Amino acid sequence: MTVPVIELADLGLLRSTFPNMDFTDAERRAALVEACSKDVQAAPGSGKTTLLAAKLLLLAQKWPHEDRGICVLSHTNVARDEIAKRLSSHAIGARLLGYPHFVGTIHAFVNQFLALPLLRSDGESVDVIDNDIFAARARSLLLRKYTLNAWVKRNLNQGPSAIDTLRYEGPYLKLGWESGKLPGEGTPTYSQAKEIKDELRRRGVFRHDDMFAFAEKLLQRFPDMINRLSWRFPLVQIDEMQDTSWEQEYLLSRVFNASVVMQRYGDRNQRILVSAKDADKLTFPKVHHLSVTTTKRFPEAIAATVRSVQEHGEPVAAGPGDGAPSPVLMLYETSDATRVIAEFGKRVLQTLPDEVLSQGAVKAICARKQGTATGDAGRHLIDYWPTYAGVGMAAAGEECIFHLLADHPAVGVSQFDLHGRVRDVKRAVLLTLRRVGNTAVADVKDASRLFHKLEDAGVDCTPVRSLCHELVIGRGHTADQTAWSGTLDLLYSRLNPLLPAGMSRNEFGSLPIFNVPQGMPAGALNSNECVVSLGERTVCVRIGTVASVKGETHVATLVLEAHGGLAKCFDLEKAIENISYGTPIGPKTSNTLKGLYRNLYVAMSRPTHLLCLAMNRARATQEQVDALVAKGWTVVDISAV
Ligand SMILES: Nc1ncnc2c1ncn2[C@@H]1O[C@H](COP(=O)(O)OP(=O)(O)OP(=O)(O)O)[C@@H](O)[C@H]1O
Repeated sequence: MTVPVIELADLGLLRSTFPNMDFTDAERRAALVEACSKDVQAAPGSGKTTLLAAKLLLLAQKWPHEDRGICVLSHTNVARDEIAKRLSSHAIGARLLGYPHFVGTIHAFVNQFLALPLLRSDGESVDVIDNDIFAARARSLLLRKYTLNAWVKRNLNQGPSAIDTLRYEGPYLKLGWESGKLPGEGTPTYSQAKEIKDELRRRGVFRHDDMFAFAEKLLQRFPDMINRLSWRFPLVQIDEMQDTSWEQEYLLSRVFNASVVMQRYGDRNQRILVSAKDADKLTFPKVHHLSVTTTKRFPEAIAATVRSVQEHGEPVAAGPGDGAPSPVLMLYETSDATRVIAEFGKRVLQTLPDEVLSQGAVKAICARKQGTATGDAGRHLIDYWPTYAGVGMAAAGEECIFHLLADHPAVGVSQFDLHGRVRDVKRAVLLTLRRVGNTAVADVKDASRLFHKLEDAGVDCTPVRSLCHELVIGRGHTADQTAWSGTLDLLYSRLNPLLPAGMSRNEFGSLPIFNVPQGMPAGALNSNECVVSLGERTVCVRIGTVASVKGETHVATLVLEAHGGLAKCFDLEKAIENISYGTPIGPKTSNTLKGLYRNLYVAMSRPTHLLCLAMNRARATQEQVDALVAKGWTVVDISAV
């Protein structure tokens, strides 16, 4: 027996390990006992990660091998941490968190087992693997590539994104790009783009995609890797499968041979992070997949709305919660768009008691952060919240210490990746020391080797360690000008022995690496919140994009209308027709419009209690409004309030 078989009798263990969870329905049981390669298509809020963690626990109890393990892959660190948290709460489950098992993201797997071993054995070093940093540095190099730069200027609608997304493809590391377009191979323009890519490779700056190409190269050089990895991991479980790109899927299908049992969990209706390129090749979910159709998150009033923007598969079935408030449509005049979020906060306070509010976050979300669409307000988040701040970078693509040290948006909201926080803080310290020319770290690319290198150079690391500790566990380092200045004081004092002799606090603080990124004033992260009071009560509405709340559960969610650039229309303006009259998404709907529907599907399936939509009054007809009221919706015109 290579992979243990789970019997129905084994499921009893789950009652004690997951006391508040229910796995008694036929759909979840079928997924738990499935022993062959199989896909599980599951509704939003159905508890995919919980189901996977429960299955892993059952498998761990019967796992017979000491040197062969289960490979658990997710798409995001948040999902990985969630799985790890569930497993670590049980002694048997915790065994899966170490050798011979692997629990991590697909990227981490590819890096650890394929790409980085190849790069290291070829004597190449990796400084950073980050798409944004790559893009900024590529743009900065572009300025000195005159032919290419001139071409980009002439073809602005095709150029920059191709430069930003330059990547290696396939085992021969052919130059490609994720989006946009560049002239063909052999042209001077193409050659200069290749020079940028190769220069950044020399500096150790890569995109995540590149690691897949290096992985391909390894497989080509050592084809036996496939048998070795397939022997090491006879069972592969993949979470969040809908976010896996074709490149990733293709690589995984080649890394593991037919002897491996591969089970994949996801919801194809929530595919919003994957680029459209090669989307038609994706295979999830394969025929004869299992389904989990019941959500555990929201009641029928919300489920009906979610179903009306559902593209594929069996309709989402409602979960618990009778007597939930009816969904709300908020209409606004163009001039009142900036009042919408605060009005939503008031409605939340009027509708939900404190007992409910204490159970989770209240969020206002929009599919688009910003954009160039013309037309009446309601096009993107900035229309509703002009001070909305995204993440930033210093000039010339230099990584930005401000950004690395800013509070993670999940702090105080949901679980977040402490490992990632430690990595960011160490990186901030490494970049600072590099910027001031400290020779001990001149050739350190990977911040995890920071202390090691400093100790090798005879440095007493105690103050640096305590600095990192304070930065990791502290909060609000970038909250406002005073806090940011205090953070620079702390860096200056603790790193002082490692700074050039005589460097003043002023000189230190003026280094470009400490610049506050454009469009991100100190305090920016706090500006993504709208605090609303009504009488004695207060609620904090957190503001973000739909992509940023994927996987989250909220108490109340406001879905803000947005303009879909490529679809050339407003998302709610289209969907309101389906929601009011219950008409399904038409078979002739374009792929770009389907993308807008998927974003709405993710957005509308977040709340447990209150779902609210907001749209410009000019884009909803009276008939649609009447149909919603007839269905029991509450329609409020905030401009009349
Ligand atoms: N088996 C279960 N029994 C009872 N409650 C559950 C179960 N599984 C999950 N839940 C609860 O249902 C809610 C939704 O779960 P979760 O966020 O894990 O769903 P999901 O499938 O990951 O959703 P999404 O696809 O929307 O990200 C959570 O509050 C969770 O605690």
